[in-house]
Amino acid sequence: MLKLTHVSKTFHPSTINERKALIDLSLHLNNGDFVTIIGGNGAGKSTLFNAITGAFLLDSGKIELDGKDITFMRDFRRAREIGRLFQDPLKGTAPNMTIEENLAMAYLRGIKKGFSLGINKKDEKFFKDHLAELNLGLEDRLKTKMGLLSGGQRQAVTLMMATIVTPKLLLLDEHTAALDPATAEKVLDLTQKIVRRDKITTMMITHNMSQSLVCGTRTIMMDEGRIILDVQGEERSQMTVEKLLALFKVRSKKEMDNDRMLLN
Ligand SMILES: Nc1ncnc2c1ncn2[C@@H]1O[C@H](COP(=O)(O)OP(=O)(O)OP(=O)(O)O)[C@@H](O)[C@H]1O
Repeated sequence: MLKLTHVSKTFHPSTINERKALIDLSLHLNNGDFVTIIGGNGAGKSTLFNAITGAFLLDSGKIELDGKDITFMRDFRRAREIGRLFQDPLKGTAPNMTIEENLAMAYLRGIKKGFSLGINKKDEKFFKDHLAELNLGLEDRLKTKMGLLSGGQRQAVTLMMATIVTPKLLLLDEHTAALDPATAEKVLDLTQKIVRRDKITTMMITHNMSQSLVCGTRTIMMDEGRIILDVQGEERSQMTVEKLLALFKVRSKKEMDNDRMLLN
């Protein structure tokens, strides 16, 4: 489904600011995999997502999605098949547009030809039904501007936007980290429900180590641009946070330096 082969990226090469963000990284995801990603500060987790979405071109390596080589595909074309959520609920939606306009934009993303934002009664019902699933009372607020929603409501709508046309791949970049604990749990539950229902291949960066073992089907640990641990199945079900920390220490030859991860 998603295949990264020997992917490397160095920022500001041959300067004092040189930073090897991804080093010869290979990763193969099967259809329906739900991978959680953890790692130290600056390990390359977000850069990995940026490489997949095409924010920059690789120095070397290859990225394939569903059998298609997307290594040189422009980012806006990849966005038709890859959904992404960020930590910041303000990202990814248009605050001055209404909920239904935002949903319409996301829905029409899947349609390749030019489109208008004309929303008819049938669309309205479709959006209402989807919003009702969120259980946040938003189905009666289709004409409300996105900017007026709380962070949690907004993140839930963003999740809906990213999945209203089922993406081939869903990338979640600490998408619940900026929410209060109760709202974060609600958004995470919703995420898992949608991912399971639509069988979406998903990658989720989290700073919560126990969450990384409880959610999803596979856990990857990154350090300094490399994957240093990749567990699933029986091995993963036997894994604990203490074991994860110990493995980090052995494989990276240092203590975990991600404060948010340790505090959690
Ligand atoms: N556009 C860029 N230009 C220069 N350096 C960058 C750029 N993007 C990332 N980096 C650097 O690449 C390294 C990896 O960064 P990245 O954001 O991927 O880490 P991360 O694992 O997501 O970290 P964190 O958990 O702290 O957010 C860091 O040293 C970062 O400073």
